[in-house]
Amino acid sequence: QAPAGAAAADEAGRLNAAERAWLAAHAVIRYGAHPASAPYSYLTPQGHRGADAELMALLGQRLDVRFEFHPYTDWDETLRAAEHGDIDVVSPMIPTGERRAYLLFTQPVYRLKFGVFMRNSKPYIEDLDDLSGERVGVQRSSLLRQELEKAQPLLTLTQVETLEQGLERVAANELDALIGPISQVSHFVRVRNFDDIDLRLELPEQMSRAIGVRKDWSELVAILDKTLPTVAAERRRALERNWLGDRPRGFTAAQISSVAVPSLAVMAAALAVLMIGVNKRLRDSEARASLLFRNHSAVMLQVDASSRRVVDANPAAVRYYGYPRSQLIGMPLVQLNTLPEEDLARLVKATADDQARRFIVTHKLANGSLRDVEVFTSPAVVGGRTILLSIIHDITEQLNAEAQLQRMASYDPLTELPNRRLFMNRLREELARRGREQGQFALLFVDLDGFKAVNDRHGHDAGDRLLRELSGRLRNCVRESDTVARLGGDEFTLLLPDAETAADAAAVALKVIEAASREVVLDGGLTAQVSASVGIALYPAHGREADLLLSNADSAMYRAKAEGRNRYAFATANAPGPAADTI
Ligand SMILES: Nc1nc2c(ncn2[C@@H]2O[C@H](COP(=O)(O)OP(=O)(O)OP(=O)(O)O)[C@@H](O)[C@H]2O)c(=O)[nH]1
Repeated sequence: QAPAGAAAADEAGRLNAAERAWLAAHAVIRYGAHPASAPYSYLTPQGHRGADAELMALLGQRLDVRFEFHPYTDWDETLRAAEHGDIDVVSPMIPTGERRAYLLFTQPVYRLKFGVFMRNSKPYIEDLDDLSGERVGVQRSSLLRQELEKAQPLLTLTQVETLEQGLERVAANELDALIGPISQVSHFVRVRNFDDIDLRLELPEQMSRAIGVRKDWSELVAILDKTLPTVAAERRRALERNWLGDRPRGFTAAQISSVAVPSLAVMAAALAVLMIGVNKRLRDSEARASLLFRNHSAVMLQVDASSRRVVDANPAAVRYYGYPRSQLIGMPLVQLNTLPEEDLARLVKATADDQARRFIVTHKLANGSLRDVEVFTSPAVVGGRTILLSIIHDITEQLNAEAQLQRMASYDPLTELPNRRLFMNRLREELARRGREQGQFALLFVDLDGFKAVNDRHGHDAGDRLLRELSGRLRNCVRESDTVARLGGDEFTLLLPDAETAADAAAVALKVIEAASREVVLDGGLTAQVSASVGIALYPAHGREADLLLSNADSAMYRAKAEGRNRYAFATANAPGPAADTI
C-alpha cells in the first residue's frame, strides 16, 4: 500500500519542459562513490553496491538517464576526480565547506548519528563533559574528529586509525571511550564480539549526507531535489535489502580471522623486491627477482600494459588458473578478468600510470569458476614496454564470510528477528522519510509477563522455545512491511509505518496480546502460558526522534504492567512542538 504522501510527492516530482530537455541532453551522467562505507556504499568486483548504488539506479530510472559508475579504490581519489571534472556526480556524502568549493549539493539524503562507546564497567555518563580527563579515541581521518577538536576543547582525544582499532584499545583498557558513527562502530562491536562494550551516549550532533553535483550543473541539483522525495520509500527498502540480504547462517569471528588475508606486508615486500629487480636491472637483482617469481607460492602474473596480454606467469599462477603455461602466456587479460573490456582498459591504464596499486576484481579460472581476487600491482618499464607485475590473492571466502558477518550483525540469532540495531536503523529511516512526508505511524513496545517463571519451571531451553514461538506469532500479527524486532530478553518492538491512527495501533496491540496469551506447547507435550504488556508511542505526538519514541513506548509498557499486565497503554503526549493535537 502506497503511503498517503506518495502521490503528492510524485506530483511535486514532475519536471518542467526545460528540465526534461536538460535530461535528454545528458543521458549518461558519470558518478563516483565511497569505496568502503557499508551499508551505504561499497565496492565489489561486480561494481558499486549498497543503498547509495540503489539510490543512483532508482534516480536513473525515474529520470530516464544512466548514472554510470566510475570506480576509484580510494575515497580521496574519488573526490579529486570530482574536483577535476572526471565525474559529474558523487553519491551521498557529508557536504563540507571544502567540498562545496567544487561541488553543489542536493538536499540531505541521510543523516549520520554519532555515539560514545565504553566498557560496561565504566561509570555512567550524561554528556561529553563527563569524559574530560578520560582517554577518548576518535578516528584520525574523520570529520567528527575535526568537529570535536573545535567544539570540545576539554576532551583529550587520542587518534586511532580505524574504528576497529579504537575498539580494541577500549577493550584492552588503553582507552576509556571511543566516539564514532553509531552504525559502523556497532557493527564492529558485534563482529568482533566485544560483548563488554556498549553504546553509552548518543551525541546530538548529526551530519547529513547529500549528493554532490559538479558546479556548473545547478539544473541537475534542482531536478534531483524534486525527485529525491519521490524515491524515499524505495530508498528505505533498498537500505534494508543491502544492509541485510539473507538470513544469517552462523559464523564466528575466529573463523573469519583464519581466512583473512595472510599477510599483506609479505605481499608488499615481495612486490618491492621484484620491482627492485626489474627497475634497476642489476644482474643479481634480476636473478633474485626471477628466482622469487618462479618459486614464490603467491600467484603472480606479468601483463603487457599496451596489448593487455599475459607475458609471464609463475608456477603458482599456472596451478591457480588451471591453464597450461603455454596457454596462459599470451592470453588476453580479458579472458581472466571478468570486467567489461572498456573498464579493463581503464583499469590497466590507471595501473600503468601507477594510479592504482591495489584493487578487487573477479577472475575466471580455466574450469569456469569465478573468484574474487585482490590484486597488488606495480608497473615497470622493461625494454621500452610497460609491464605490470601483479600478485593475485584469492579473497572469495573472505568476502563471503564478511558478507555473512554483516548480516549476522543485524539479526537476533535465537529468533532470527531483526535485533535492536536494525530496528533502530529502520526507525531512523522511517523518521527521515517522515521529515519530508506527512502522516503518523506507531511503535509498539512488548514485554512478556511471567516469562521468568517459564524459565524457572521448565528450564532455559523451554524459555528459548517459547521466545521463538512467540516471535513467529508476533510476525503473524503484522504486515510484511512492518518490522518486528527482539531487543533482548523478553522484550520486542514493532514498527508499524502504516498504523496511521491510535485506533490502528490499538488494534495491533490487541492482536499481539491475544497471540502472546495463547498456550505454547513445549517439548514432551508440556505447555506454558505467558501474556504480554504493550506500550504504544505514536509519531509525531510522542516524539520525533528514535530514542524518545522508544523510551516513551517503553514507559507506556511499564504503565500497562503496573495497571495489571496483559493489556496495552498509550504513551502520554510529551513531544516538543505542536504535535499533540494531530492524534
Ligand atoms: N530462555 C531465555 N531466557 C532469557 C533470555 N534472555 C533473557 N531471559 C530471561 O528472561 C527473564 C526476563 O525477566 P523478566 O522480564 O523480569 O521476566 P517476567 O517474568 O516476564 O517479568 P515481568 O516482565 O515483570 O512480567 C529473565 O529471567 C532472563 O534471565 C533468553 O534468550 N532465553
